[in-house]
Amino acid sequence: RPKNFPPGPPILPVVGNLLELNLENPLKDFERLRTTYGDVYSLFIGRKAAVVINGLETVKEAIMTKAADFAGRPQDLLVNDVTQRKGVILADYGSSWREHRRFALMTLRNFGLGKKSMENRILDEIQYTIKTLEKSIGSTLCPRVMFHNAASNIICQVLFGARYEYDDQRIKVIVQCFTENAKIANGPWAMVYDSIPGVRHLPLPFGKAFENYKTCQDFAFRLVNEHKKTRVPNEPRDFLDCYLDELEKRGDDGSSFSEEQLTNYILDLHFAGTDTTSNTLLTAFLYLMNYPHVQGPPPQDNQRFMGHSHLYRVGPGRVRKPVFTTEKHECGPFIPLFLLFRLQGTMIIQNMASVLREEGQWKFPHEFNPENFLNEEGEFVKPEAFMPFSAGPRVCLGESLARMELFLILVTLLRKYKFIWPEDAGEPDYTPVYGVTLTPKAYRMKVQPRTSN
Ligand code: HEM
Repeated sequence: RPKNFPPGPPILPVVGNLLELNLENPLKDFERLRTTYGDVYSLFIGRKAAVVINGLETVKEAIMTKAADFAGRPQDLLVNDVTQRKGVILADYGSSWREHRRFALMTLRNFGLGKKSMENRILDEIQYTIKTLEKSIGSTLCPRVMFHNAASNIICQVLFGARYEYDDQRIKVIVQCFTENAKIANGPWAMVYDSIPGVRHLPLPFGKAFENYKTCQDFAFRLVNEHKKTRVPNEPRDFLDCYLDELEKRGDDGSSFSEEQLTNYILDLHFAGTDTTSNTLLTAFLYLMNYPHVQGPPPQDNQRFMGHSHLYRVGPGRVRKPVFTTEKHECGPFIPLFLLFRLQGTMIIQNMASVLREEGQWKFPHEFNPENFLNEEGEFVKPEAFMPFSAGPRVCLGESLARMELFLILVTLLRKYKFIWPEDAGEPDYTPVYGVTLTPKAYRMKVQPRTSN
């Protein structure tokens, strides 16, 4: 451990501190080490030095106060090789990342983010979710494919103007590749790949990540080629057309825009818009079924849902559609936990779990309890430590889309149905499966129409 380096456990030759960590899910170990070494400590992943930062104050200082120093991404990990260092999620802090991020934000805005058209698109997709739920009435349903495909369809429509039936084999394969890679990228074999360069060319399980990515790339290639054939320049139908217009406009100006970037970029956005929102919904329903009082009674006209009007506003007219508004509410009861890697010479592991469950920041840091978001008067307050989308220059680029989706899907479904934990399902297991995104273990749900609707 170099001089002036943060403290940490004794380092062993070759393995460094790997024996300190459960490689299947190191979150508990990060928490344990925090109690011994404080909010900032160092670890050696093999020979590689990493600094783990914990707690709201430290994380804020890094990603907001010292944003420019902490907005990079490591470039020597399995995920970089898999994605060929293209796209935006893993791009280092620099001009390519900046140009592509700006372009995505502008284009998403032009395609109706925060506007009515996006809201209607989401509400249309929810009708397919409702159809699937209706079919399950009287039996039980595993909601994973339904939520993954709903989230995938919403972002697919923005990206390349397509939606797929929930049993469509093409999209099933792509979503499966996304979910598998989200686990491999942070899994034990990725640690081996990252810390022992000598093994990178051996046929070991991390090879699956490359295979999966290739499958997704072929899918994206086909979409790009189809769009190139059918597009009308300067009359974009979707994100992909916008990028092709931009590419033409830029010509050979030496910018970072290229067709190769485009393929990987739409995969980045497709992945980022699918596994995240869907796992959040799966987590929300797992808890809601097991805390049925939080689902609330059937809402009547003018009645406050769950007693808290900020959770949704009822639209005017006879058909009471939930209306997304940014005025007062924030989506409430979900706690996705992320582990993020950044770089500043040394790899920085920003432990978001330590913020989202930090003692002293929450009324009930370890409980699923909407009271966490209410003040003494029962009014909504957003705790400062509620940062599931992170903060600073790398803050989630799809935050407003995600919040709109979560809000509309949760509210529409909760108003229409009661979700019940099946009697024969045993005790719920809340321990998530670890990865780039955390996924609840597979479960089944029972759906019952609410009588007043
Ligand atoms: C519940 C849903 C979601 C959650 C919890 C979530 C959370 C996050 C987090 C924590 C980051 C990393 C921020 C950082 O590095 O500090 C991130 C990045 C990102 N998210 Fe999301 N996200 C969600 C949905 C979406 C959606 C729907 C999109 C679709 C456009 C999206 C696109 C992205 C992109 C492109 C990045 C990389 C941004 C960059 O590196 O500059 N996310 N998200």
